[in-house]
Amino acid sequence: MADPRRDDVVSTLKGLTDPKTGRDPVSLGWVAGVSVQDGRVTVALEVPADLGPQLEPLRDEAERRILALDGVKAATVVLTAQRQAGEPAAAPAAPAAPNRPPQGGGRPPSIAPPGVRHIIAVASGKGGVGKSTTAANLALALAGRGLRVGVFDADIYGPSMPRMLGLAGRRPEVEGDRIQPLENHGLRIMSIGFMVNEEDPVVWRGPMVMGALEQLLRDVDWGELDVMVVDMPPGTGDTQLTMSQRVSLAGAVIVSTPQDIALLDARKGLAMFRHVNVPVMGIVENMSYYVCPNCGHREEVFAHGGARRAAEELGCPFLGDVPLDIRIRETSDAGTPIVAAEPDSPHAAAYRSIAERIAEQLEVADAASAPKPNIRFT
Ligand SMILES: Nc1ncnc2c1ncn2[C@@H]1O[C@H](COP(=O)(O)OP(=O)(O)OP(=O)(O)O)[C@@H](O)[C@H]1O
Repeated sequence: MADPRRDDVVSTLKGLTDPKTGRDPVSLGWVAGVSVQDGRVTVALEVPADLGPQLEPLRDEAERRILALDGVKAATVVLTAQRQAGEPAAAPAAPAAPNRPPQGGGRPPSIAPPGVRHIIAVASGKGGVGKSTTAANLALALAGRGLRVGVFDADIYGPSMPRMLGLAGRRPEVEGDRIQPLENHGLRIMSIGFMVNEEDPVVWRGPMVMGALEQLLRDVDWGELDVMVVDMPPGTGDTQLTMSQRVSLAGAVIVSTPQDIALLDARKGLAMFRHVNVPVMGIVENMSYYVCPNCGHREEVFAHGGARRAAEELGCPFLGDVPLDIRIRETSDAGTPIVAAEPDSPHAAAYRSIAERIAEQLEVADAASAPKPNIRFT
C-alpha cells in the first residue's frame, strides 16, 4: 500500500482543536516535524511547556486520527516543550569534582519501562571513542551471564546498533500500539536507526530528540528484562542531560580512550551524571593498548592507564581496559561483535570481566532494594 501523503497528515492535524485557544495545532505553529516512512508516521508538536500534561488527550486523538488514514501502519505523536526565548538549553553541568556529593531533588518524574529491572547508560564525553562498540559487547557479555538483556540505542544522531548487531535495514513490527523490539544474538534491540535510513542525517532539534527517545522507551514492548543497556549519544549536551534526568538509570558506564583530551571529556561526562544524581558505575579505557598479532609485542599507543588514574582521582571504579584491535572493529562492522563472534578471544574475556564488575554492582543494588524478611519472635 502507498505511503500516506504528508499533506493528509497535516490536514488531519488541522482538524484538531487546542481546548485553551480553540485553534488547531497547525495554525498555532506547533507542528515541528512530520515524517512518513514505510507507513510509519511520526509527528513532533512543540507546545508551551506548561500545557504539556493538558494536551495529552489532543496527542492521543492526533495519533488515533492519523492511524485511521489510508496506508498508515503506525502513528507516533510526540509533544515537546517549546523553548522560551533566552532560556538556556539545559542546566549547566557541574564542574568535575572528586567525591562530589550527589545533588538531590528537583528531578522530573522519570521514565521506567515496566518489566525492566535495571537501566544502565553507556556514555562518553565525546564521539568516536568506541562507546557503541563497548555497549554492544557489554550487552552480549551480560547476556552470556544468563541475564535477559535489551539494548536501547539512544544515539539518535548516529545510531549504530542496527549495523553492529546485524539488523541493518530491518524494521520493527507494530502490534496494536506497541512497537516490538528486534532480536538478535539473544538481545532485544530498539534503535531510532530502525525508523530512519542509515544514510539520512537526523536533523531533529534537541527537544524533539528527547520527545522521540521518551516515546520509544515507553512504546516499545520490552517484556521482562534484567538489564537494559542504553547507548547514549556522545557528549554532555542537552539531550544527554535530559536523558540522564528523565530515565530511571541504575548507573552510568563512561567509555574513554587514554588520551588526555578524551579523558578531559570523560570527566565532563562523569560530572554530568553526578550532577543529576546517577551513580557512575565506572570508567572503561578503550583502545588502551595494541598487541601485535604477529609477535605478541604490546604497544602502549596512547598514554595507557590514564582512565585508571582518572578513576582513582575522581573516586569511581575503574572497570577495565580493552585493547585496540582490528578484530574488535571487523566483528562489529560485520554485525556480530567480538563477544559473540570470538568468545574465546582475550578481547571477549576483557569485555566479560568488565560486565562482571557491572553485574556485581547491579546485584548489590538488588540486594539493597530487596524487601527485608519479616521475622517474628513468638
Ligand atoms: N577497541 C577497539 N579496537 C579497534 N577498533 C575499535 C575499538 N573500539 C571501537 N573501534 C572502532 O572505532 C570506531 C568508532 O567506534 P564506535 O562507533 O563504537 O564509537 P562511538 O564512541 O560510539 O562513536 P559515536 O559516538 O561517534 O557514534 C568504529 O569503527 C569501531 O569499530
